[in-house]
This record gives sequence, structure tokens and C-alpha cells, in this order.
Amino acid sequence: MARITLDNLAHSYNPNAASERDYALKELNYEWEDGAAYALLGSSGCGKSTLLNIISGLLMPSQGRILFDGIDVTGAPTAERNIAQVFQFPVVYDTMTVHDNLAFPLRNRGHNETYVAERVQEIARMIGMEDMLRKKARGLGADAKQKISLGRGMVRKDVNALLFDEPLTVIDPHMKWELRTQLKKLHHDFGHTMIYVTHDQTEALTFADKVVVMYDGRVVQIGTPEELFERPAHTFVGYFIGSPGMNVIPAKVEGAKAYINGCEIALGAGYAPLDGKVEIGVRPEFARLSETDGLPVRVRRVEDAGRHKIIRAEFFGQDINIIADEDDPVRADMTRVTFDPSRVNVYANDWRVAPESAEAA
Ligand SMILES: Nc1ncnc2c1ncn2[C@@H]1O[C@H](COP(=O)(O)OP(=O)(O)OP(=O)(O)O)[C@@H](O)[C@H]1O
Repeated sequence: MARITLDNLAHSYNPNAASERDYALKELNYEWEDGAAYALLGSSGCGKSTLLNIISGLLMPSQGRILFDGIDVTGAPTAERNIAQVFQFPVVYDTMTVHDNLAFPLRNRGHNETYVAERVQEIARMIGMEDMLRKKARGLGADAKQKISLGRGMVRKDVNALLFDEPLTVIDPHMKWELRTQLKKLHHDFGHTMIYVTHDQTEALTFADKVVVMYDGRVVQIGTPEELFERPAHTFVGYFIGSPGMNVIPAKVEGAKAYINGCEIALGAGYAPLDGKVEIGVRPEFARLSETDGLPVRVRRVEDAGRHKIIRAEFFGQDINIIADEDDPVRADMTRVTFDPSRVNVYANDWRVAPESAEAA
């Protein structure tokens, strides 16, 4: 496994790129830790595949370097990078048996047949395909084939990293959960460096130690699922992560208070004067309906989401979401909303502002 360093990396598909807007991947410096599981998360067109293709060697970046364990591989072809890749659609040899598909990368590297047989058996056990080794791949379902792709990615012990590009796209919804769980276990047992590209927040948050969130060609935050939930670094992260996402409300901020239409909201900490577009961000989980406290709100409808309710409401002319426990009452006289001050984030021009005074716990 390897530590992967991105040094001043950027890419434009336009050879005459003039401004930052021409870059599909904006400048990025980052070190992927050896053995960690990462998810690359963002909506379509944000640059995930561009970054993944640079790491795998399919694409030469227009700027910067990529290093594996400190060695510059920017110009090295994919074959020399010792990278295993699992794509959206399973890549298997239909005429070969499951065994021979799994053995393929090892035989290619000239390993002896005793080792190949042992290792294939081990991998087949890991992916739950021990009973299918003699079967031809042709005729197997998409999830079995994708498991083979996964197993083949892991069969070589000397791979530097495993890259997954939306690997569950063709998998039935009920099998997705199983494959995702299996993948997480494989990571836990083998400690490969894994980079998993997805536009699905559930996949990203359940799979990864760290999630790399991309927006418009830029990495806007790299953090644990908890960090992304509690302190979204950018309003996009707030919207994109969570169901529903964070409420982002224009406000004026002075010290430890925010004001909306002149009405005061307590913040958990104090802020220096801010310029530009100022907003507060409050996750629906940290907003509460009340009869007497807080600011006026008008409930439009209540949706039952199983263990909780989603209250869709109007707040100073804009939409706001509130999450309440399934047992919490929602009554007509509840016309106010309060926010947990320690959970209110402040944003200037879409980026989270660190408070001046100590942050509340
Ligand atoms: N070969 C190419 N030539 C020119 N522009 C490209 C090329 N490949 C991608 N782009 C552009 O670069 C930007 C980033 O694309 P990229 O495929 O990396 O995004 P993505 O996040 O992987 O999206 P998706 O999930 O849809 O694959 C997009 O605006 C896309 O149109």
C-alpha cells in the first residue's frame, strides 16, 4: 500500500486555459494516508473522475505532481502504478471460470500455481464465492460479476491502492447494502488504501474513514462523516450531506448574535466583523418547534420519515426544514422555532467562518 501525495495538482481539458473557470480540477494539495478508506463525493460533473483518472494514470494532469510513497509517478503509465480499479460496470472475462478470473492478475505477474490456488481460495472466501469457483462467469448476475471485479482488485498483495468508480451503480438496491458492508469489512481486514468515487452520500458516509467532498472542480472539505455533519466547511457540504440538508439563511452577524430581519438569534461563540454574503447554517436536527420561544415560523406540512418527522416550514419568506422525533407533537399553536446556539455555523461567501472566541462544545 502507498501514501499518495497530490502536489499542486490541477487539470484543464482546455490546452489554452486562461482562468480558474477553465479547470475541471482546481489546484489541490493533499496527502492520502497509507491504508485509509476515502470516498470522493460530489454531484455529476464536479471533477471526481478527473481526479481519479489522474491518480490511476489514465490522465496526465496539466499542472502539478502525483507521488506514491514520495516517488514522482506523474508521467508513469497505469500499468506501472500497481493500482487496482473497479469500474461501474463489472470487467470480467465471460469465457473464464470465476477461479481463472480471480487468478488472472496473479498469473500475469508470474506467480506459481500453488500460490495462485491458495490466494484465489482466500479471496473467494472473502467475497463469498467459494462455491462458484468452477462456474463460468458468463450467466452470472451483475452483482456476482461485480464481486469478481472486487476480488480481482484485491487478489494482488502488492497493489498501491484500490480505486472504485461508482462500483454499485449496476447492483440491485437490496444487494448494494451487502456489497458495501463486505467492502468495509475487506478494508478493515486488509488495510488497503481505498478511494471510492460516488455521488451517493449514504455510500460515502458508510464506507469511508474520510470523505472528500468536491464541488465545481474544487475539493471543498475533507473530513470524517461527523465533521461534515457538524461543521460543514462550505454551504454546499451543508446542503449536499444530510437528509434534508442544512438550512442556510441570510443573516447579519455581530459578535455572538445573528439577526434575521432584526430578530435576534444567539450563537454559540463570537465572530469578528464579516464582509460579503453572510449566512447562518443550521441542520434540521438542531431546530425545534415551540409555542413560545424563538422566531416565527409557519408549518406547511409534516412528512413521516419512519423514526422521525420532517417538518417543512416557511421562515422569513424562505423554506426551512425541522427534524422532530416521531413522538414529538406538532400542533397548530407551535408557530415558533429555536436553534441550538452551539450548532449554528456562520458562513461568509459560502465558506464557514471560525469563531473568534472559543467554540462552544
Ligand atoms: N475528456 C474531456 N474533455 C473535456 N471536458 C471533459 C472531459 N472529461 C470531463 N470533462 C469535463 O470536466 C468536468 C468534470 O468532469 P468529471 O467527469 O471529472 O466529473 P464527475 O464528477 O466524475 O462527473 P460524473 O459523476 O458525471 O462522471 C465536467 O465539466 C466535464 O464536462
